[in-house]
Amino acid sequence: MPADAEALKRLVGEAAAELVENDMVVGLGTGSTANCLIDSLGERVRNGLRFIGIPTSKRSEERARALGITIEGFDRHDRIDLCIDGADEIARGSLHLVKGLGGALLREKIVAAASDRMVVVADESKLVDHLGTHAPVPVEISSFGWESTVRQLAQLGARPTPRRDRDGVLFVTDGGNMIVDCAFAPIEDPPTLEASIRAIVGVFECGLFISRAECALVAGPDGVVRIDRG
Ligand SMILES: O=C[C@H](O)[C@H](O)[C@H](O)COP(=O)(O)O
Repeated sequence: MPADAEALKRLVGEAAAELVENDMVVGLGTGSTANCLIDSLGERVRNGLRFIGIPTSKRSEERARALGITIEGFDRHDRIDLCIDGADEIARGSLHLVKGLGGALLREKIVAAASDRMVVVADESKLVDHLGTHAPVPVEISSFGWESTVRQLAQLGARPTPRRDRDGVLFVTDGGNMIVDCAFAPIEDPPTLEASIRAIVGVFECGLFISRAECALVAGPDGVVRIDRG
């Protein structure tokens, strides 16, 4: 079995692509693992699969379109049958997630919320006992008044860092907003923290995904394991 990270992502992308059936409406995630899923779906489309993709970012949309996947939007669809997306951390048991290191968390959460089922795909390095162990919680905020919003995030106990590119320019999301990466000590109560972050005026969404994933497909040296929410 492949052990390097890229091979594991391809493996889990292939496994997740098998969940898609003809005529489904499918939320397409963002990130390197979701890219492997999209590539595998492109292969299946070449072999005759028909489905509609609703992407969670401009880059996933471009990748999917280039592979011949049909892309539509919420103007055509009220509900999504299945959303498949990556994660930065997956809590064992609860399957609460941290997402958004790729900057797509707001669109990802909108798509997840509109989906009947969410399946998260990852390699085993993303499994943790407590969220916040390795990854900060990305928070998408308004660029107007961002300094005030950042101060309020710090009052929740975070060490907030506005995300910038290599040249020091503030990162801009697909929706034209900012991201603040909020490092917390391991998070004891993710649902309460999510509610507290979302209550701050100026915050659009945070990268904590609470009880949204029905199951995780996790790739390791022994293959892909399905973990259901406990
Ligand atoms: O904004 C990005 C997304 O939440 C990604 O799904 C997440 O960062 C995982 O990305 P990757 O599969 O590249 O580790």
